[in-house]
Amino acid sequence: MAQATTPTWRDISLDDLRSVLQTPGASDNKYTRGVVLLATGSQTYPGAAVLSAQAAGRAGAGMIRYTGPERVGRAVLAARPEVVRGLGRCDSLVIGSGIPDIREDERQELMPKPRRSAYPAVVDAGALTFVTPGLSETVITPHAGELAALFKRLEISELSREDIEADPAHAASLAADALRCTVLLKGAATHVASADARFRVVAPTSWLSTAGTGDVLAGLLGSILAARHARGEDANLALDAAAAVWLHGRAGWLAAQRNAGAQPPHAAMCAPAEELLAGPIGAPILALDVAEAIPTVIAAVLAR
Ligand SMILES: NC(=O)C1=CN([C@@H]2O[C@H](COP(=O)(O)OP(=O)(O)OC[C@H]3O[C@@H](n4cnc5c(N)ncnc54)[C@H](O)[C@@H]3O)[C@@H](O)[C@H]2O)[C@@H](O)CC1
Ligand SMILES: Nc1ncnc2c1ncn2[C@@H]1O[C@H](COP(=O)(O)OP(=O)(O)O)[C@@H](O)[C@H]1O
Repeated sequence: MAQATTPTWRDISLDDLRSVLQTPGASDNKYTRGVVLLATGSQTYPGAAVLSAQAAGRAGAGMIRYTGPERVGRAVLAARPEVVRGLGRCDSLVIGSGIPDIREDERQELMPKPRRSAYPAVVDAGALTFVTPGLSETVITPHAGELAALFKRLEISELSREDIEADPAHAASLAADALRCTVLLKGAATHVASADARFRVVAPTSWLSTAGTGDVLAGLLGSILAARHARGEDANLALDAAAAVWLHGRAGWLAAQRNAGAQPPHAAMCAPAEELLAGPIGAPILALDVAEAIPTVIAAVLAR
């Protein structure tokens, strides 16, 4: 029997990104563009729901649904009146961002199951405490601290947060193999690993290391997954996850440049990360600045 080969790490290309991001056409409507269901935010962290909704919307979702506590739902609607409250037809689920203990919000029944799900899911933050091996159509999005806790709970490995930060490629591969789902391990270089793909995406700015940018990434990824699902295409979770990380990094870079008073041209946004890291430093950003910069980065990728 042929031995399965381990995929090699690679960066995502502009051609990859253009295959992920599709321009809407005359026959599109809000449903064909993809509906994202957000089960994010809690009484403790209502802001995470707002951030994930802003990002999902700015990344081009046809519609965003929100399910969660009344007070959080009101905050989401105040920021994004386009959002629809309650459950309904959807093409992706984002769950866990801003929910330290998901039981607090009794939304664990939404968690993907170890069977073929009807739509893909982004499992973040508090929802990681419910992850078990074999979740279908799932991208988990831990940082090193959360992955260490997950390894310990499931007795996969004794790697500490520091061990994971020292060798994130190994940790992401180990997690993807043991959990049989797509793993997006966040950091200055984010590693995406699945059964048949490996992507390493370097952030072009470290101003991204600020509270809430992970919630923005979760919403952005939910939008990309929903679009592919709504188009009726087979899932390509690792590619979509790597595309979301790339767009998120560039949106952070663009926001940092804007906050420094610069208006970089489209072409600059597509330069290699190493070039951007060596260029103008930029200025501090907030998570919402990252969400607001997403459309311009998408325009830069799609520019003819
Ligand atoms: N505005 C909001 O509502 C925000 C809500 N947030 C939510 O706050 C909750 C707790 O988030 P945290 O993960 O910060 O939890 P903690 O601050 O409790 O951190 C948990 C552990 O992970 C470590 N850690 C935190 N961030 C790390 C990183 N990027 N890389 C490696 N290790 C890291 C910490 O040192 C700690 O040991 C989550 O549900 C999250 O979604 C945050 O996203 C911040 C913004
Ligand atoms: N030093 C860094 N340089 C570049 N990007 C970073 C750095 N630290 C964190 N990030 C990125 O910022 C985001 C932080 O997400 P996360 O840790 O979930 O924070 P939060 O829970 O506050 O949203 C991730 O996308 C991560 O890749």
